[in-house]
Amino acid sequence: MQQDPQTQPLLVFDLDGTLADTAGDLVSTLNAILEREGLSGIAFDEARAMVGAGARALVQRGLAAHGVNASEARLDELFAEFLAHYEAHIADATVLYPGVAEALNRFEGAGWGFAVCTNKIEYPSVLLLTALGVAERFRAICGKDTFAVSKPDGEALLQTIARAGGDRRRAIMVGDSKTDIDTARNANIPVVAVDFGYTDKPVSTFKPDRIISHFDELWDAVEGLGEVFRVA
Ligand SMILES: O=C(O)COP(=O)(O)O
Ligand SMILES: [Mg+2]
Repeated sequence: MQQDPQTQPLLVFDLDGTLADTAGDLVSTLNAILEREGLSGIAFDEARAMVGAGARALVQRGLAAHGVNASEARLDELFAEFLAHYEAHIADATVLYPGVAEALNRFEGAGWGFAVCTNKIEYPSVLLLTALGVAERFRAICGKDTFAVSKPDGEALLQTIARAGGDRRRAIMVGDSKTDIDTARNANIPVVAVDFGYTDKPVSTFKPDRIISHFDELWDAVEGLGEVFRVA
């Protein structure tokens, strides 16, 4: 039987480093932009840790690694170039993390709904999830430019939950970074962290409610969060 969306529990996922391993395409794009600026590319592991605050911040961090401080206007131009390049290479190397589809199936079967709350811009987020064949599974896909505020502001998460027709008392955030954990805390929403994403410090440092190393651990982690989230 179809559950009332107001009472349907909701999993709200971060995108980069949580649902999808996007670092390859993000870092290739960053390096293409840096090379156009006459700068050398940044090593993958160093650049990967710069992901998390959105593409504009990624460009800014990439330039800063070379000691370059671009003006806001120049940064806007480079950000536009970044998006054009990235959108043309949205899923060259990007894949869903192992177990994502199976986890969505299991939770969906137990009556859960899904949403995405990312600091990626909304358009490339939808483009990517479409390319990966899962866009339709999310009741809302909200990015850095969707609302007036973005993560780590808790309102970004609460507005995502509202847009998905969810209830803040029946929602859980799943993310890979300090930004996601701070966002969930700011919104007073429980948070499960994945430990395979993009963060310069181990996620345990930021004390999420649960940590998982594979999506097949998500069910038990959510069950462990308490009666209100009991999944079956
Ligand atoms: O693209 C980024 O920098 C961050 O994106 P995320 O919020 O999905 O991790
Ligand atoms: Mg992330």
